[in-house]
Amino acid sequence: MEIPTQLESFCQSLSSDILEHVTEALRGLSSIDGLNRPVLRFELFLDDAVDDGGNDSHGSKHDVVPATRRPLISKRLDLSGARASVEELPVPPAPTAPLVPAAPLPPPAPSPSPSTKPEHLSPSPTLCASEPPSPRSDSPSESYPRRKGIGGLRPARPEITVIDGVDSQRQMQVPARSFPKRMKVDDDAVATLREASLDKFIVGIWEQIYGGIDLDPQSILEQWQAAASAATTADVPAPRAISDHTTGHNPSSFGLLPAAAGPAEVSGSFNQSNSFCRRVTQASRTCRSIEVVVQARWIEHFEAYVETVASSNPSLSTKKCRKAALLEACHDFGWTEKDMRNRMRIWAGYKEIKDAGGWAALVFAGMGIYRFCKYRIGFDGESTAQRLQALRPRLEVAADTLHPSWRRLLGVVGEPCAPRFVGHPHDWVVFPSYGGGGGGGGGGGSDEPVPLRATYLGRDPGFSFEHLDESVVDVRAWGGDDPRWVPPPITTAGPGVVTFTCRSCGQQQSDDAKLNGCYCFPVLFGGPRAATPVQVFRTSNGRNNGLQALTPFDRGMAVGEFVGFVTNGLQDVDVFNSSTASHPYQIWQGRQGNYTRFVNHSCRPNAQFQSFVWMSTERIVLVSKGIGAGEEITVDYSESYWRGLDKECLCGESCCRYRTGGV
Ligand SMILES: C[S@@+](CC[C@H](N)C(=O)[O-])C[C@H]1O[C@@H](n2cnc3c(N)ncnc32)[C@H](O)[C@@H]1O
Repeated sequence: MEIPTQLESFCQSLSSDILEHVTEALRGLSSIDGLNRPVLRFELFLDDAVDDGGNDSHGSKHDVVPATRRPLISKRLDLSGARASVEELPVPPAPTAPLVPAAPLPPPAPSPSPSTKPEHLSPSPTLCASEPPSPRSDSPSESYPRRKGIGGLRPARPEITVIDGVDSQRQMQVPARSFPKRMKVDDDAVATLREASLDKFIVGIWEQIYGGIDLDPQSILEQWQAAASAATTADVPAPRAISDHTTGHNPSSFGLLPAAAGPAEVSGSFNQSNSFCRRVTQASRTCRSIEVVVQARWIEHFEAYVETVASSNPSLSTKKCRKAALLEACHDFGWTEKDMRNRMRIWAGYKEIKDAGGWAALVFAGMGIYRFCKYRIGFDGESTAQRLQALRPRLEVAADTLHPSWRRLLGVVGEPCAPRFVGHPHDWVVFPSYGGGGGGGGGGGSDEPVPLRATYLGRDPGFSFEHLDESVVDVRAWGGDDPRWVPPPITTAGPGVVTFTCRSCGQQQSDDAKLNGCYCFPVLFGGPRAATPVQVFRTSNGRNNGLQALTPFDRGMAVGEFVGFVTNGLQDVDVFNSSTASHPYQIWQGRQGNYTRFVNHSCRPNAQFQSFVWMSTERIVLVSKGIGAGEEITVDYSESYWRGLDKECLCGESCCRYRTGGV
């Protein structure tokens, strides 16, 4: 049973690929123009070279296909115009057993709420059922009308059957296009020092927050101690103020001693040195955070002191009062006036950033903040302040939920330590300012984030959403099996040895980073995962929520995996249809899932869903087609989703295909 199943699956993907390439090659051929309805016919036969007298595929005997012979695959691709479609030609029934014996479908999940209202009839733009709605009782029929692909040539996947008799399909699926390719790196390109700019600065903050930096104060204090002892050894002045607060950890237990001599020791000392180097690197980043916090606060003390000097010396001009305070500071710091002024200019920048973007902007600004405040390229007062102000609550949501104890660092300057936002990062819906550019913040305004649940309650009082990292398989539908399982390719590794070879790059896949050689989607598979820099935001035009990129996602890069409840038989709710060679299945995100659940449709999308097999399990990956920082992430839900749906597309694109009144 397995071999024909694999063969069929192979034929499907082969035909999709061939059709796509041939179609590309035929584009613009004048001979097509002469045809009323040009089609490309593609058939695949399994043949016996002996029976036909040894003629190869160019031989005359192959020119006439016996009527009785059944093609393994038969497809016809409509080439007329930009609108193209693929139709499955009916394959004549085989005289013997079919190539793919009908796989017994798992029983559909029983409906806990039989009265579930078809959602397309309600005004709600969201998923409303509190439980998976009732499965379809009718089975797919062969006679259903063929689906038309729009906006590109998309060989249909026969496993994803369009079911007739319902008004709306609401089914998303993987388009049969290839992965968006990553941009080629120009090896000869000369690296140039790019200007610091506000956009870059803001992206830098998001990267720090989402980059897995460890801001656990306990370990920070230890790391500070480590950094202090390392810095002292290197004859660099050690940080003073905070080292007084250390836990009393023995500094001699840290250190980067010379590499050990014997192989046994090398391994141990390498691990030790990894740990030490990581801690010091972390510490210097963290120390940097504490440093900028203290320096921003110092500027406030300075300004307050100037005022005190002025009030106690009313005859002195403000300039003179400032000079007096400055000279006093020079004395205490041991710096020249010039040095002091230079530093104060930079520290004043830190304060401006803190005043507008909040402490989170400062703490997570990373190393770029110094250059940004020193050269002030793109740091133009009013508008910078407005953009940072608009970002402030969004930065706090991310910082509080991803680093719940980061505010304890603010204890150094006497600020409150309790987080403002608790829970999962996507438990909060943020409000971008719609007037502005990249980085997620426009000019002015800083609407407070609202709990995710609150944005659905009006339409669905029972709304709840569980955030998942991995999909959950519906045991009622699939028993103990995972329908996404695909048999691993046969390898020569030896009996009993299972290796997983990537179907895209041909490299070995493993969850063990040492063994893994597949880097198709390194942010998702084969290594440690970091939080993805995206936020759920409130759209401005009636689409409820959407997903916004906080940093750029290069073309070909994974944005995330479409994670949800792996089930079957759902109807009238937004659902993702996919299929392995043996099982069609659905992924439903109505009550469980990840951030990909908030991706809206656009007729000019900047991302697309792709099927990818990781260690013998099919995954649906949201792949970037090139997404800029601050852009909404969108996909094309496809024709099958919109067909018959009582909703208008609000993507706002000039090429919008699902809006009756025009854009
Ligand atoms: C997978 S959800 C996307 C997130 C959704 N906006 C929300 O707030 O939960 C799909 C739903 O979003 C809405 N939607 C997505 N794209 C849309 C578009 N281009 N026009 C109108 N509604 C859209 C529809 O209500 C659809 O049922």
